[in-house]
Amino acid sequence: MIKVLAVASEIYPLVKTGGLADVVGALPAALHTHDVAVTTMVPGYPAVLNASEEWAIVATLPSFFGGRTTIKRATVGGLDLFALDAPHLFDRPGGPYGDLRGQDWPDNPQRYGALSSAAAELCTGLVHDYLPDIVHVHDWQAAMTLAYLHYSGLPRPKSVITVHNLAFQGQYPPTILGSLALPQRAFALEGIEYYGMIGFLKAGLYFADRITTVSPRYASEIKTAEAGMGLEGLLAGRAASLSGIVNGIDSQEWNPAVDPKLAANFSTGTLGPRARNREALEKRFGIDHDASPLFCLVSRLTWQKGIDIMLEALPHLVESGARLVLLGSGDREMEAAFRQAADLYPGRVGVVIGYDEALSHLMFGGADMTLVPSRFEPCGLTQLYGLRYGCVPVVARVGGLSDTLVDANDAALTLDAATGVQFHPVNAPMLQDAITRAIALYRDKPVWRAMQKRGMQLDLSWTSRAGAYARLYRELLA
Ligand SMILES: Nc1ncnc2c1ncn2[C@@H]1O[C@H](COP(=O)(O)OP(=O)(O)O[C@H]2O[C@H](CO)[C@@H](O)[C@H](O)[C@H]2O)[C@@H](O)[C@H]1O
Repeated sequence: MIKVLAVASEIYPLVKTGGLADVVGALPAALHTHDVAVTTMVPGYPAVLNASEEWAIVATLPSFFGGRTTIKRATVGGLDLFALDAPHLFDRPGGPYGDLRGQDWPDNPQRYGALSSAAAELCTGLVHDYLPDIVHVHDWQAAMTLAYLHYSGLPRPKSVITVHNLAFQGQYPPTILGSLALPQRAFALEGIEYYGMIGFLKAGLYFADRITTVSPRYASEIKTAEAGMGLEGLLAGRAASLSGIVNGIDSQEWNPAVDPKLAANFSTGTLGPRARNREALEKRFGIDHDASPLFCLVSRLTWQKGIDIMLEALPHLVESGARLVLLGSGDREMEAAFRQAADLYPGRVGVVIGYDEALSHLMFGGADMTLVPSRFEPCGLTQLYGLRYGCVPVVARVGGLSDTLVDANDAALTLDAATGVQFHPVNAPMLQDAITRAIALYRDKPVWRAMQKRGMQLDLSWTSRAGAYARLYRELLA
């Protein structure tokens, strides 16, 4: 068994704000089948510590980033976890990154510096009997682990960093260096310095033995100025160590044949019961009950996700006779705009502002199409959930959305290969065009059914995709 220490700021089902949690939560079980044992280090948020009564203290750090801290270990729902119990940093109401109003915690660099520093200590023998072969850090919140390891000067495990989203980089002014317990010399180009700031993600990308991101297309996009968000130079320089591994989905959590979150279960052989999920959606969102195509959108409401483009294309969707149900939260203005749209198009547009895991399942299980008009998308999971649930994806042709779907163009339709509708460039006219194409396909029932079934039959499970991570680990250890 290869021993991996994963480090992350979210893990499903304990703490989730987005796709990062899904991946971090699903990988350990999938990797187990490839002889890889993962222990995941996460912050001791209340939701984490309250999830078990079996926490065992494995290390005590009397004065750590301003307070008494312990590292605890437990198995929670099959996940082997280390929790960084630092009440002064993590015992707060609100979300993982901010307060109840959505304001980022001002001490986030210290909070995730602490997570990273503690993870580095676990990699260098802090806990008796525990030494990982590989440390695998996710996103900026865990990235600094690799800098702490480097400057410790101690023997260290091989390292992998996975970028789930280059837009979040963790950049802070150099004045906080002292509070991070890193040496002054770390503030250098060959270190954690990034355009005069301290860059958490940059540090991880600089020190990692291997860099992965969550699709091959995104791995190539981020080496260019257009998608590299300022890191393209560093990433292009490290191209030989950079690769893309497409995300899988948790195929137990997302199985329409047995999913308890659906009103009715179904499978490729029996798509009929989807109609009952559709009815449940119509009731829940207070929209018309009719036979017109029903689009859904489940997303963080942000610029990345092209939510403003969706708003622009909404009149076209409604005028085409279709309906939309949207579940999301995020940007306050976007939330308000969608609430207004629901008022403007009663019966045709239904909106739930908030975060609701169960409702998201029902949406993929009942709607006809799932929309993903992202400006950039490292992988994207909602199109995968759509595929699995017979909810045909209509997506921007970027990043992982490009890698995981076959557009229903003439050639793909002739070859029985189409699984969705893609559009590019990412703007409202092209989205409108894609909506029109999707509706036309929907009206051709045999073609539509075939597309639904083709998507449902794809192997999207982590079990097969985790093999790529297992190979990467083995290469590093060879
Ligand atoms: N209001 C709501 N209610 C319920 N569920 C909601 C919700 N809003 C979002 N979700 C869920 O949150 C997850 C979002 O995952 P995505 O991969 O689509 O995007 P995200 O940008 O968060 O992830 C980043 O990391 C992941 C993982 O690598 C990449 O796939 C992605 O491209 C990258 O941007 C999905 O499981 C979705 O169903």
